Amino acid sequence: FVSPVLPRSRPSLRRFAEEETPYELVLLRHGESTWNDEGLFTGWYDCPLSAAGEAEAIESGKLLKEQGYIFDLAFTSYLKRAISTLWYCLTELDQQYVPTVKSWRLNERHYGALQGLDKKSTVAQHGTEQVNIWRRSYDIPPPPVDEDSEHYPGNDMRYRNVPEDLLPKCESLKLTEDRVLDDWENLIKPEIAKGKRVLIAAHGNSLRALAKILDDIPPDVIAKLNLPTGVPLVYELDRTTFKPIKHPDAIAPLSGRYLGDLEDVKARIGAVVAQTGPPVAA
Ligand SMILES: O=C(O)[C@@H](CO)OP(=O)(O)O
Repeated sequence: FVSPVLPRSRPSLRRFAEEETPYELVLLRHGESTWNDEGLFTGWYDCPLSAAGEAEAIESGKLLKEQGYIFDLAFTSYLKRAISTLWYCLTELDQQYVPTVKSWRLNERHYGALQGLDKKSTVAQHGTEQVNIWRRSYDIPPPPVDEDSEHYPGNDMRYRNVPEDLLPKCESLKLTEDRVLDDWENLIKPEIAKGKRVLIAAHGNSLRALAKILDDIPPDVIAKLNLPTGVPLVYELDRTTFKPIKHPDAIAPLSGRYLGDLEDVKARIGAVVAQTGPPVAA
């Protein structure tokens, strides 16, 4: 029997052994979901990954593996597209053992009465400007969902232990940020401060909210930020202030860098924007 030897030559292990080096945090938006593929407003609806999304999730694990990433702790939401993405990614990394915390506060932004509607038909009915306000304005929520709707989290037993006054009927990015901030301050940051290497697999808007918190992005700028599906976004954080250290390859307004081919990343960002309109260059 040969006991497993830690690959001490891996750069990420070396970096973390040195006290003065920044903390590293990896954010991962889930791969394409079936509702992303069908162009439907999703929010808290629990659709699975599409076949393309599964491939993106596996690819994210490959990219992290190539660069020697090792994680001590992972966080994800209560929604299977993020949970499965994390699983595919950790499987590819051969790190399925990594303890994982699931939190409803990392869920996608609740899209209220828009959940399940076709994005392009909604544009045809309400106009691009109104739909852009619902999609990307900072503090204007979409219309609320009725309490008798299947989309009301109070009717979903997975949230039975969450106090009902915390369950949303719709959320702006600002409301999403409030709950993500709660997890960031109380669950995630304290673990990073202990030296744990953390991976967070979550959603387009919950991760936009986290990027806003980390990079202190103003409301008018965050409105233009779209995150690609299934691409690891690596942040380096100052050990004392937790402020991100801008990477030379970062795409503004983010300080973190995407792993992988930047042209492909930009194409995926463009695809997110194009969900409610003609194709747009990122
Ligand atoms: O439908 C959704 O829940 C989100 C993420 O897929 O879409 P959007 O990019 O429109 O905020």
